[in-house]
Amino acid sequence: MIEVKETSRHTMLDKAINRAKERHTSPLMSMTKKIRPTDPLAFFEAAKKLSMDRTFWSSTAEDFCIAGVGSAFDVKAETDRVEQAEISWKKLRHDAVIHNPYETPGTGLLALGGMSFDPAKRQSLLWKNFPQLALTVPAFMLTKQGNTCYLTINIQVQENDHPLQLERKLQQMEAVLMGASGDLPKGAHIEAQQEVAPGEWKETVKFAAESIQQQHAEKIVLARELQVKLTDQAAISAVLNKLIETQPNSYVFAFERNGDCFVGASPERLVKQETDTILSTCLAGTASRGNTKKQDTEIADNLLHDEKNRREHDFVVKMIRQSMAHYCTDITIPDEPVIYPLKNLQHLYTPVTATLLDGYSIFDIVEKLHPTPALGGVPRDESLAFIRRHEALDRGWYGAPVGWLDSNQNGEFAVAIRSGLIRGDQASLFAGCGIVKDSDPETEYDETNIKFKPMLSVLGG
Ligand SMILES: C=C(O[C@H]1C=CC=C(C(=O)O)[C@@H]1O)C(=O)O
Ligand SMILES: [Mg+2]
Repeated sequence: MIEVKETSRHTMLDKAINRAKERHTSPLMSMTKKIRPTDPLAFFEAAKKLSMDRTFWSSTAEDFCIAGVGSAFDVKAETDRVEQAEISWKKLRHDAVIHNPYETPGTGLLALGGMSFDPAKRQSLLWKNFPQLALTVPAFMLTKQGNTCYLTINIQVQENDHPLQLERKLQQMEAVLMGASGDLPKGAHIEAQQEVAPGEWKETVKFAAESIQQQHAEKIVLARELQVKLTDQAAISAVLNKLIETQPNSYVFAFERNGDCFVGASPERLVKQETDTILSTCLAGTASRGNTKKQDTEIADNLLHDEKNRREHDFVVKMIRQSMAHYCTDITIPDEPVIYPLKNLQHLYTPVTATLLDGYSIFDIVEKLHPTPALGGVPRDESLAFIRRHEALDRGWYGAPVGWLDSNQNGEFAVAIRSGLIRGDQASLFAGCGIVKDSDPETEYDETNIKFKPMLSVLGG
């Protein structure tokens, strides 16, 4: 990896082509510049003109957003996926010719993507475009931090490439993306919706609670699917815009692959890395919001003291504490959870801070933490075996880590909940619940109904 101060794109392309010749590889050329304030969603929408898949990540609370267009490189892995992805990412970084004079996390060489919840579960056709793990290095990437915008252009070069030709191609595409008007298309709305086997799901919840009573496990998270038919093709930029507006305490994300798009607004951070500073979150235990301030506070107070929800939550805290100890020191976790309010519901929340030990990476943490008992259960193996056997749906990327990492040891992954897979004018939405020994199927069913709301409402339900 080399860093260059002031330089032109032509020089950088030349360097990359020379490196391709020297090392007999196809390195990435990655170049970042500051640009005028640009609306990431207009940029995202403009990519339609180039017929390229898109990626999107925003952490609204931190006024931070990444919009990616196309793919200069896909880090993909099927078996030993996290380990393989790290090897492939390190090689990519080692060979890359990078020009990024900024320190800002989320600029420069960066990959965004996700992985499936359970690589051992047989993949259904629904998720055919989503590999076990895929991290995309966008061809064009807009990073917005507050009011400052950066454009990163990545291109993979071959030894017989011609810098002038590449330069012209990049210029044309850049002009299309940057010349976008701010208008987003009007979204379609929901024409019909259908819950997938709700009766059977409640039976499975009952069975899970009984298994827990018989001490086969302590907690099992069960999810279900809601299928939606839209009046027209969904406009992903409009969906993202509405998620950002309505879910301010969440990570809003979209990963488009071959036209299918996994979209959501998750409140659950799995891990955030800024060099050696690590943040994680325990989020489990749920209640509705009140209609008045007084009612809302009462519900929050009950949630904080509710034994069943505290149990759901404490499993997560315990597991995250233990897992982090493998790769971190200075692990700080408050003794008691607080309330994390969202538009449609409230959760029990415990933040975690730690320092990453030398020699470890965000890949190690993601690998160790996933799935936390907020999405899998306790013990991990028993709960996963139960889910594999008895849960009717293919979770695909739902419930798994989604996020980004850059080449300067920064990154962030969330747990992909409150989400759905959109395929043209159809969508599959997913929501789950932590089942413990005293879970009641009807109450858990109601909880999943509230968890569908963020996605349903932006789809016009
Ligand atoms: C599995 C989901 O939520 C998890 C995260 C927070 C609270 C949860 C709960 O209270 O059951 C779940 O563990 C989902 O939203 O699909
Ligand atoms: Mg719950």
